[in-house]
Amino acid sequence: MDAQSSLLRSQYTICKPSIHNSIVPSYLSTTLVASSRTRCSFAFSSLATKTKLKFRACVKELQNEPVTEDDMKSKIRRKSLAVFVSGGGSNFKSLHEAAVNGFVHGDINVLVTNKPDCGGAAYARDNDIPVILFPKSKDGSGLSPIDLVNELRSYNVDFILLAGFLKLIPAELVQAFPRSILNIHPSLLPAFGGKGFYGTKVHKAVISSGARFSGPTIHYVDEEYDRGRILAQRIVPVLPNDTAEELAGRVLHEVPYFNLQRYTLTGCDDLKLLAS
Ligand SMILES: Nc1nc2c(c(=O)[nH]1)N[C@@H](CN(C=O)c1ccc(C(=O)N[C@@H](CCC(=O)O)C(=O)O)cc1)CN2
Ligand SMILES: NCC(=O)N[C@@H]1O[C@H](COP(=O)([O-])[O-])[C@@H](O)[C@H]1O
Repeated sequence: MDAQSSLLRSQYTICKPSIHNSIVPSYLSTTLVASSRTRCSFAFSSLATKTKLKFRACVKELQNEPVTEDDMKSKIRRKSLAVFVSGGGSNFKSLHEAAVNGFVHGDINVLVTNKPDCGGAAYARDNDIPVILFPKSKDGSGLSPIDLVNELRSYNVDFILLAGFLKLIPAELVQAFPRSILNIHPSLLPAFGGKGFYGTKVHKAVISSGARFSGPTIHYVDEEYDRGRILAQRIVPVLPNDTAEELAGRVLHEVPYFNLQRYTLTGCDDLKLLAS
């Protein structure tokens, strides 16, 4: 299933664990507006042009219609995105397809990895996306945190997505890109998160715990592993006799439904992402 059809099919995304599912009609509810800090912010403020455009974009996006360039005109600049990977880049590839298909209002302008020979880096090179090595490796190659910040600034990066990146993001980067770094974690945080919880280790822990449900979490990145504010989660069943690989595939399948448009277009609760 290509990114476009999978993004169109998304029906229910539970943004920020709360009683308000983001089912389309509810987006108008005053209660949702009250708790909409991490959704398309319906700031009925005096910023008429941006709010009108944003509201129109949110309505179309929440109705699972592609938000076309026409909708956004020149008022909303396409975001410059950086993606961080350490492995095959499964999430990175689906994000790249979504960006190419116009379902993410941005362009992936640079890939960062600690494994220059990984599948994600190979995909980036095949698609003419520059690859940066971080952090510094034993042989001295790779960038320091400050050099990485400067390099990302040279690409005018607005938004960073961690897609299977397995190293701690340093405080210098978190402070340089406030509320602009997102991570996709393959469990329902705060459960099964933190140091040591990555890749299939997460799914093995979920299965051995006897949990009946799991699913991906998208959250802001702060200085600690998996402790940043949760923006959205998707729920999948854990089936009897599930292997870690089967559960991983079911969880990964939900990731394209996150409508990343919402985070790259309407900027959650931060107008700066809408800066023209
Ligand atoms: N400052 C932050 N950095 C990172 C976060 C974060 O939330 N804040 N998320 C991780 C991604 N992640 C889970 O989603 C995660 C990745 C890796 C680990 C981990 O324990 N790593 C091992 C090293 C593994 C290796 O080198 O192969 C470790 O640190 O010992 C936990 C969670 C990305 N960065
Ligand atoms: N804690 C972070 C973590 O475990 N992330 C997980 O790594 C996988 C990406 O791997 P890939 O890039 O090799 O496809 C994804 O399933 C993602 O949820």
